[in-house]
Amino acid sequence: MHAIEVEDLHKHYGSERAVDGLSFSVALGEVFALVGPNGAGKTTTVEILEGHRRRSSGRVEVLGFDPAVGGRDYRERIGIVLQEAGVEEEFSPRELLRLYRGMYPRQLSVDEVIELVGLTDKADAKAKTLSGGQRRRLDLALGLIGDPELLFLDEPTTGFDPSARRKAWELVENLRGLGKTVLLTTHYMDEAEHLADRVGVVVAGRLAALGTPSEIGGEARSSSTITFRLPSGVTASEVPDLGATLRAEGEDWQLRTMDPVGALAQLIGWAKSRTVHLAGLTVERPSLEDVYLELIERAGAGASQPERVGAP
Ligand SMILES: Nc1ncnc2c1ncn2[C@@H]1O[C@H](COP(=O)(O)OP(=O)(O)OP(=O)(O)O)[C@@H](O)[C@H]1O
Repeated sequence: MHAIEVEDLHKHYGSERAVDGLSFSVALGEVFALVGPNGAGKTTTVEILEGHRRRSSGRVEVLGFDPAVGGRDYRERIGIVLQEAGVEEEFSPRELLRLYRGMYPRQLSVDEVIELVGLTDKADAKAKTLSGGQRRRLDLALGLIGDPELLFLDEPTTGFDPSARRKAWELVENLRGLGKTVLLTTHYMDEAEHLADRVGVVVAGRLAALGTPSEIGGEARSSSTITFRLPSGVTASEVPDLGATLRAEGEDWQLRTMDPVGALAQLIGWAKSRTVHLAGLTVERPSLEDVYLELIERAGAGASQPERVGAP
């Protein structure tokens, strides 16, 4: 059984098509990331899955429920961490967790959750005195207290410092270890790459790509970029044919190739024979972020077919 199934989902606000025919599924125990530019329709999609917004059309099933009519039975089985959750400012994390815990039939212990999100030092401080990052951890803690089978995390690490982000990542990995299903949205491609089994790239309410982080981008990600600088007095026309066009990039020269070993062997052989010093020589594969930026540019330019790789 899939944890989440979405088929041809649409959500219109008047003439605006916020979600425009989205289809994807998330397996039980999978960590799935939805990424996409501002306004792409991620939050709308997640809120429909949570049961907080009505869809215009399409089929949605989450843990066997239609979220639109799942009611309390459904809500007890999911955990939700919103972008901006309002909490009672005068209460401490420990008090809030005790309060929320009572609403769920299945529960984790308050101390366990406080420890899990790293809020031990602030467990008894009033919520209004917490920093932005500490608040997000409190939001996470409140999403976890009902021991959900499926957790929705909307931009879980926005505003976190680098070490808090790493801790949040560990937390998501722990959740995966416990067999929980996680659907997260993020603007950080390194986060999607690090955490997600699969990533869906949403652009203008449609899927522009779907697959594992290494599958996304396909061929583009198997290519490498070789960068080097030539000493003064040596021109690019003297460099032998490396199987790809050399492009000037500031003072550097670059080429993109599917055969970096062959191209490097040629380049280095030539440089040695001519005793040419190649300053700043690097070989890089495009990151998920590079591929993502290319994808959204292409999708924005009107490409309509999603790049679909891996399992549906
Ligand atoms: N209640 C609403 N009424 C009208 N339009 C809305 C409403 N909620 C969202 N929209 C519009 O729907 C589109 C999708 O918004 P959504 O919040 O789902 O995007 P997002 O991908 O989550 O963006 P972000 O990354 O900025 O959080 C946007 O153009 C937004 O203006």
